Amino acid sequence: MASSEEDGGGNGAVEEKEKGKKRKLGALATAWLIFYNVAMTAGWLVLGIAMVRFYIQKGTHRGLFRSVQKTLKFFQTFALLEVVHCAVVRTSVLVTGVQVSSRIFMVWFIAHSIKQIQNEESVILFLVVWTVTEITRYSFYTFNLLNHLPYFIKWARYNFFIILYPAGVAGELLTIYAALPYVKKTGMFSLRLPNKYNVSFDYYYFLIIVMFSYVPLFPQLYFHMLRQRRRVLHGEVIVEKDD
Ligand SMILES: CCCCCCCCCCCCC/C=C/C(=O)SCCNC(=O)CCNC(=O)[C@H](O)C(C)(C)COP(=O)(O)OP(=O)(O)OC[C@H]1O[C@@H](n2cnc3c(N)ncnc32)[C@H](O)[C@@H]1OP(=O)(O)O
Repeated sequence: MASSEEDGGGNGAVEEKEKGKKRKLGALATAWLIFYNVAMTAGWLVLGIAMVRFYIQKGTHRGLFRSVQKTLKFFQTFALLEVVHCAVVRTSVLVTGVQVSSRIFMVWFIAHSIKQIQNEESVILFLVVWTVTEITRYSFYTFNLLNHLPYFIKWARYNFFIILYPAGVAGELLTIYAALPYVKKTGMFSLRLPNKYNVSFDYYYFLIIVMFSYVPLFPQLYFHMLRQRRRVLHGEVIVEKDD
């Protein structure tokens, strides 16, 4: 995911180049992306409102995941389409793939599968962080496609992540860590020898490897976003070489 940067020759030139890129999207692709982004903004807004209402009514975070899980699972799984969108929008398939797969993994293979950890504060942490991130991100894409992007949404899209990304990762890692004892005790998703496939798999150690994989992968995602920030907010021309 290395990147190199060239001198862009001023913001005007960059803006012209960016407009040129946007015009290449066909009418059908634009219509689909507007629909998709509006639906995703609405979905995450519904999720956010449901979380706030739950907390106001119950005065506790216990049971919150359970009450919003259907909405979360639906909209987070729907985000798999973003990997397909890489074919039409100027976005990195590698970065998007890691981002989406880690979220799907957290939702289905951790939070959904290990009921005992659903009331952990760390689950609420990543839920809140994801929700704020996605409302901002999808509304950014929608207004951008409509060529009416309010500056504060652009600013929020490329500034909030500075705090939210590490906070979300902390929530995810703490949740996986909390899941480890249950995984070890139950042996879930594990395959022990001997078996007819002659293959063994230990989900407990797999989770430990996943946790360690954040160490090389997260900085790449974070620096990718910092480069995007410089490109969009400061008009720098950035050439990504990863895909
Ligand atoms: C099997 C187990 C696997 C486990 C793996 C473990 C390892 C995990 C390591 C790290 C895990 C991280 C976990 C993440 C947690 C969180 O999310 S915490 C919450 C905070 N998160 C964020 O802030 C996310 C920030 N990151 C991103 O947004 C991602 O990098 C991104 C989603 C992949 C987007 O990046 P990118 O596409 O490069 O940038 P953009 O600037 O948004 O888009 C570039 C251009 O593409 C256009 N575009 C993209 N999508 C759309 C769309 N849906 N509709 C319309 N247009 C779109 C966008 O407008 C840009 O176009 P231009 O304006 O013309 O440039």
